Amino acid sequence: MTAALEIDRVSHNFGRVQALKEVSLTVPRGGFTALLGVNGAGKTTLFSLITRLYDNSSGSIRVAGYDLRRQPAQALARLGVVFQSRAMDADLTVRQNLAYHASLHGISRRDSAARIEEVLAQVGLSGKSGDRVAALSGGQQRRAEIARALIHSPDILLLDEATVGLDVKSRSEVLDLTRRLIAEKGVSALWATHIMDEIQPTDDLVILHQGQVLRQGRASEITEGQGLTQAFLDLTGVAI
Ligand SMILES: Nc1ncnc2c1ncn2[C@@H]1O[C@H](COP(=O)(O)OP(=O)(O)OP(=O)(O)O)[C@@H](O)[C@H]1O
Repeated sequence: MTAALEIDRVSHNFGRVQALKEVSLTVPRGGFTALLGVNGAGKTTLFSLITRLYDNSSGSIRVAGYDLRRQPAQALARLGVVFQSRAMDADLTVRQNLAYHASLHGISRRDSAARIEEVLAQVGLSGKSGDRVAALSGGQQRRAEIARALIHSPDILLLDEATVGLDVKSRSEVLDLTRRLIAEKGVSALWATHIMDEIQPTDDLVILHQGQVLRQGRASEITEGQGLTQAFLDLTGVAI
């Protein structure tokens, strides 16, 4: 079976700044892969390439087996994205936002009402569809964003620092929700973060530093029993 996401030797420059250097990583089907890196490591640049905000001129990116450069429509249709910044219109209701995104994905009006209820139930927001996004708490807004990302039944979710700005309880709710979606719905996730507490020993872990993948593997194998903070310091020379 093809992986949910395969990135092979992808580089990206901003003028003289080499933001990504021959990055390769794989997100297996039905897996949670944590992409750990400090600010400036290249996480957002990588997500911008996967979502085609930027063109990748070197290396290749495959989503659910579809080559992003040669089969962009098929590849992007398999991808759900939760951006670091808010992607919903705060003045519209949750339902209006989701209906808009459903129509962007070609879901008919007839099907979209039922699909909206379904994804809202999956993220624990049943009964909130008529609320304005601005009236939701920060954690509820993030869960509504996950519902938005799920609307077209993607194979893989990309989440870029999805818990930034949330309190501890809301953070763990968003993380638990993502893990539950993987277990129950078979979706995969690439979870970009700089917060070590969000990573479990059984997770697949990619350490990105200064635009390079230093390690990918099971978190417990990378840490070798010494704790993630120490392992990260040993690999990067940086304390987080
Ligand atoms: N539009 C841009 N123009 C120039 N340099 C950029 C641009 N975007 C990012 N960079 C640089 O590329 C490198 C990677 O940045 P990137 O935003 O991808 O890192 P990040 O891991 O997502 O960090 P953060 O969590 O702070 O967003 C950094 O050196 C950054 O300064």
